[in-house]
Amino acid sequence: MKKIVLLRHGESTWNRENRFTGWTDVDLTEKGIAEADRAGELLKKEGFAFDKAYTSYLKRAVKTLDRVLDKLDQDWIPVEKSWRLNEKHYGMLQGLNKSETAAKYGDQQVLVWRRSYDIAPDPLAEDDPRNPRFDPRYRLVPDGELPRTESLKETIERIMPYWQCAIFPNLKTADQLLVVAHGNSLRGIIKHLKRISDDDIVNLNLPTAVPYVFEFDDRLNLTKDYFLGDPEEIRKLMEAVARQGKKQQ
Ligand SMILES: O=C(O)[C@H](O)COP(=O)(O)O
Repeated sequence: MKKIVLLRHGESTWNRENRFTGWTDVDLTEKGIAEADRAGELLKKEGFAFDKAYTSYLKRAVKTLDRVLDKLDQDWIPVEKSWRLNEKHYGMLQGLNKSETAAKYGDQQVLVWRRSYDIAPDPLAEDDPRNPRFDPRYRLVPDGELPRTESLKETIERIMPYWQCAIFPNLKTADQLLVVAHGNSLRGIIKHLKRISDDDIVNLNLPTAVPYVFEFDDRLNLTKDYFLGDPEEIRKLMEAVARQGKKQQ
C-alpha cells in the first residue's frame, strides 16, 4: 500500500502571536519544535519509512521536517524544497493580528479572507519591501508567477504543477512520501485529493504538526485518509485554529 503523509509545520512565532504569516519567514517556537518532535515520534511508532520528503522555502516547514527526520533516524532521505509549497500569500494582511483584524472588519470578513475559496486579501504594493520580487530566494521564479496576495484557488493553481509533475508521480515507484508544508497550502492539496467542494473547504482547519495520512491502492486511487493521534484532541486543536480568526469576547 502506498502512503503520502501531509504535515503542517509546528507552532511558529507568529502563530503564537496570532498574526497572519503567509510568505513571512518566521521561525518555530520552543513549543513548535516540541510539536515537530512529537510528530516524528508518532510516525516512528507507526513504523513509517519515507522514500522522499518535500517542503517549502519557509524555515518553519524546513525545520519541522528536519526534526521529524531526526526522530525517525531518516535524515539521509532525499529532500526537495519548492517555493510552490509555500503558504498561501496573505497580501496586506501579513503581520496583522487575526483577532484585532476581526474586531476591525468583523469575524465574517476575516473568515472570507482566511477560508473562502476564491477571495484574496488586498495585494502588497509593487514597491513594498515584503514583495517576493525583492527576495533573492525567488530570483529564479519568473516575476509573473510570484504572488502579491492569493486566494486558496490561486494557491492551488501554483501548487498543482509541482504536485502533478514532481510529487504524486513518484508514488509509482516510492511507497511512502512526506510533505511538510503549511495550513493553507496543505488545505489546497487535501481539497484536490478528497475532491472537497469550494463551499465545504471553508470548514477545514489544520492543526500544527499533526500527521495526516493518505493511503492509495496500486493504481494510485485514494482509499483512506486519517490523522495520527487522539481524535478528540485533534478536534479541539482544529476548533482552536478556527477561533484564531474571531474577535476576542
Ligand atoms: O499564514 C498564516 O497565518 C498561517 O500559516 C495560517 O493561517 P490561517 O489559519 O489564518 O489561514
